[in-house]
Amino acid sequence: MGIDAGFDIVPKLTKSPQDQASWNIFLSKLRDQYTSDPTVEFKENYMVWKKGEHPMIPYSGHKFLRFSSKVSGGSDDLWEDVKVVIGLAQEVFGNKRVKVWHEGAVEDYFYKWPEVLQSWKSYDEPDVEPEETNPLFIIQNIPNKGRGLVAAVDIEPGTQIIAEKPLFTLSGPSIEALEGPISKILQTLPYKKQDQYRALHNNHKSNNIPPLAGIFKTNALPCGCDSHIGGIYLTICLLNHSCLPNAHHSWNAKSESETIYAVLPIKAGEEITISYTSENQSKNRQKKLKESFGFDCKCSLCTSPPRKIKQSDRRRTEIAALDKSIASDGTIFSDPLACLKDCRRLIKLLNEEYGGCAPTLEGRAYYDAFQVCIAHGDKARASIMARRGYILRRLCEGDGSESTEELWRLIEEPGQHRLFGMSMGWKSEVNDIPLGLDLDGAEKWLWRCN
Ligand SMILES: C[S@@+](CC[C@H](N)C(=O)[O-])C[C@H]1O[C@@H](n2cnc3c(N)ncnc32)[C@H](O)[C@@H]1O
Repeated sequence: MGIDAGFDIVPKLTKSPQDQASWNIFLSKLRDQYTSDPTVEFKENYMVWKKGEHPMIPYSGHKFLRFSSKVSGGSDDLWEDVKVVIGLAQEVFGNKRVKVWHEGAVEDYFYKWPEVLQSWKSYDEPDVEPEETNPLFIIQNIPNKGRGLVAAVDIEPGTQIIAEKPLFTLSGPSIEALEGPISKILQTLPYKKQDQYRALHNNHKSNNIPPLAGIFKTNALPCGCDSHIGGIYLTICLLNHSCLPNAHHSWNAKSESETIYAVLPIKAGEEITISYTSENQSKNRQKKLKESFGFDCKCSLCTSPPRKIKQSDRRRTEIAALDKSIASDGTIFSDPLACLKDCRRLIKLLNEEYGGCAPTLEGRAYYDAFQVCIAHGDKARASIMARRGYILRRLCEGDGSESTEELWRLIEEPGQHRLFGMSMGWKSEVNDIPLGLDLDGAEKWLWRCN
């Protein structure tokens, strides 16, 4: 006999980068606390207290439901340990999510015992995703670039080349501070994955950055545009850079994976590339790539004749200026026709510069044009602009991304946008589209060029 006590985490942790990152911080605090405690053993997949009822903490947070033990009836000292673990869990997950319970008190546990016992059983099973081979590419050495991905077949624009879950995700106050947490995370992974992580490129060997953190800095991709959490991918991190990339990478929050889509036709045997930087001037780009990734870019743009590089720089300067100015200074209301003209010019420049491979920038220009139209009540043109933006987004992110879903909604119901009705000077309904226009006439109507 005796009294059980412990805590449940509610809701259950998922495999999301946020939950994984928090769980890794919790594990790291536990390691700091118990590394030199002989009563706590670090097994392959979980840590276990060798007293009381041998409570365990798994290295995979999504398996966890409960930490508990008998805390009276012979094992009183374990209550102290349970309290320490509860305190650390509360520091990371907060008091609300960490449901503390004690059979001697009113507060009861949350999960039913059969599901808890099932979860404890699963701690022993290693958390390994099955290895997959992808028929679209092979990994091979690329002259002067290290490893890279090369198309194994012809790939059409809009094809999803890979969707990969992170090996782990992490964030921290500084890159140096990540060395310890990464080392602890690696200890929780199978040896093969640890080796694969250590074999990723480290561009910071000669700096003062410790080795594991250097690898992280060289390879981590943000889990979302504005996210401070970086994710490591054993395949996607092998993609090399081009200033004229043929593929696009983005984080898909729903599937919690990083996706790569082809944005240009890629021939079998051709290298698949993404862009590492948004710098537009060739000199700044080169400088950024050298400083952050330690290489002199030798992509098709950087190795073209100076005249072509100058022309590209001029175009990219104008693209950046238009992208920044459109709809940012009130002209959307004071001079909407000028705004539409700028959007059209921006789209033309993007097509010239990238040959149809800048879907995110072009999609943004169509979204700006959408906003100009809907701010003046013109649902017909707004719907078409949203449709064009949607097609571009879908090309580089697929159907399931947040932005494609949002654009899809706006095609059907442009009036749902927050800017709708600020003015009704261009009022129209979605179906108010003139019939019988040729292509040129339809474009002129769309951009109000008459
Ligand atoms: C994220 S890793 C890409 C995979 C890497 N090639 C490897 O073997 O692990 C980034 C590193 O790849 C190399 N790299 C990527 N793009 C390159 C390019 N366009 N030219 C030369 N080296 C490149 C650089 O060494 C860079 O620091």
